[in-house]
Amino acid sequence: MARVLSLLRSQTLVTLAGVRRTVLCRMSLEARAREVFATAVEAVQPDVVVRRSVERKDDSLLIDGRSFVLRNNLHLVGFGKAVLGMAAEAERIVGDHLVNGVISVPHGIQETLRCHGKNQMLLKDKSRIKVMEGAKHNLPDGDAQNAAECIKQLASELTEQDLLLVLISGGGSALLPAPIPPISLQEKHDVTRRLAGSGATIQELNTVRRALSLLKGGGLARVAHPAQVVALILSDVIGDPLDLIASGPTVRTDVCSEEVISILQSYNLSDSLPASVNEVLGRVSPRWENSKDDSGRTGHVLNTVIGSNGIALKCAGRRARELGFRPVVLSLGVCGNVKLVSRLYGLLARFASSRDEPPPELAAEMLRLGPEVGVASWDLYRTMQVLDEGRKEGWGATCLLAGGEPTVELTGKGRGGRNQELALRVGLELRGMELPPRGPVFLSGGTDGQDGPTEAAGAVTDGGLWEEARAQGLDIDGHLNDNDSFTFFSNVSGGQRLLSPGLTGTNVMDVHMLLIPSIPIRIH
Ligand SMILES: Nc1ncnc2c1ncn2[C@@H]1O[C@H](COP(=O)(O)OP(=O)(O)OP(=O)(O)O)[C@@H](O)[C@H]1O
Ligand SMILES: O=C(O)[C@H](O)CO
Repeated sequence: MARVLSLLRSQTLVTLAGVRRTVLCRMSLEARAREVFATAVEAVQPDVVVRRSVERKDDSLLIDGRSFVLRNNLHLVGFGKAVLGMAAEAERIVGDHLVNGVISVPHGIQETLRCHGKNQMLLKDKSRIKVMEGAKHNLPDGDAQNAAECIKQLASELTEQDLLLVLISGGGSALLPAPIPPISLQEKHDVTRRLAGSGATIQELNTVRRALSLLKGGGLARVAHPAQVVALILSDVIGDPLDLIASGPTVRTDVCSEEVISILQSYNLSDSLPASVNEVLGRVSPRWENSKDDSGRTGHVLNTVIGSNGIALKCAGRRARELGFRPVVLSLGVCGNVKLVSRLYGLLARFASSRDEPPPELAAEMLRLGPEVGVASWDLYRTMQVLDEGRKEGWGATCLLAGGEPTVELTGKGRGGRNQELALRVGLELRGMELPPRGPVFLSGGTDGQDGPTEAAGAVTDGGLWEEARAQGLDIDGHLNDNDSFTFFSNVSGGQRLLSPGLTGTNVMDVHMLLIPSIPIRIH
């Protein structure tokens, strides 16, 4: 009897495995790419990361190995795309110990989260936290400036009995604008917009932002002194550098005017700066020099990273495996010009899809390009080795994952974002390769759900993009030259290739994914 049962069970398992394989085969590569992306985003939901890192034990909070006493002394501020959900969870954890709070979050986020049924990311009706929406299209505006003022006010009223919980996530720089007088918001915004448009990295951009702002570069921690400050940070910068995420409002950083001027010079902006900016940069004493407080140096400030791109890719890889792929993480630090990045993905797709040993020039070009876009040679060797083994042993499909934040040099006037422009360029690189289901699919998406100032997060492409656009009378080169990737993808095949999850409520940079179908072994 036991043998019969065990036989039946194994037959059922075989049948289930067969059904699963059939279901997976029917699910297109594109659908699976979208599913893996959704999992990456799900893994870094703000409420999840706060729950994971903040423990309440009676009247204490345990964070990063330290304990903080709660006695109705907790105040909360926050700024960033993921902060609403972080605040909702933090309020659930600390309960009545929360005295008051102010958060600065993206315009329309409450409505979007409500529409998507993400109620766990919304504050309760009688919340003690005031929500201020601003920075439409991720650009600092008057609303965000008002929110920054309220946050500054709250922080400035604290005493040494108080505990200030600071929730920080990507997009925080635009949501906490407090230009140093006499710089106006418009002037500061113009400088940063021109820098971003010239292809400056987030490191360069935020070094300049810190120098022109009252609250960035440790300014907020300084205002909150002598209160204890605990910052929970959801990282959206490669390598998770505390001083750069949201321009580091709780991380004491001395401003070096020479460094700022040299960045502005390298993008030919130093000759056209407003007089107010020159005046602030020309001031002799650095911000911290005459300050009596010692915040940030004496344990008054704890900064801790609670979520990152690495965590998102790890969970994405797990989902990819369930969906029938062998996951390989290429790098967490892809950066640099999207033109070069797209070339690298094109080469990787050719390398991975090649039935025979790929020509050595292919590997040589990848190894030359990799370091230029933040991918270490070692990571490329490791990835090529895995892909090679797959070719020789006839392994199944591969899901190549990477994270980071490339840049676009804006020369046109169109609408787009770095993910859509990258996907468009990779689509061109894949031109001539087999179409799915036998050819590769590429996805690029911003985990915040908003790519540049557009409603899309990114796009999905393959080797058929060029032909498809041509057949529909669309001029790819024209759109590319005008940085008009959003218009392009909105028009091609009725926008089907766009990735549009809506604002996701989180933000850990971008996810790139190359799905490579299995290559049958060649029988000699
Ligand atoms: N028309 C366009 N085409 C391509 N890229 C664009 C376009 N307009 C803006 N961008 C790019 O979009 C980026 C800004 O968008 P986005 O808000 O997604 O990124 P971010 O400022 O890095 O914010 P976060 O880190 O919060 O995602 C800049 O890198 C900018 O160069
Ligand atoms: O807000 C910012 O400065 C960017 O999102 C990087 O954190």
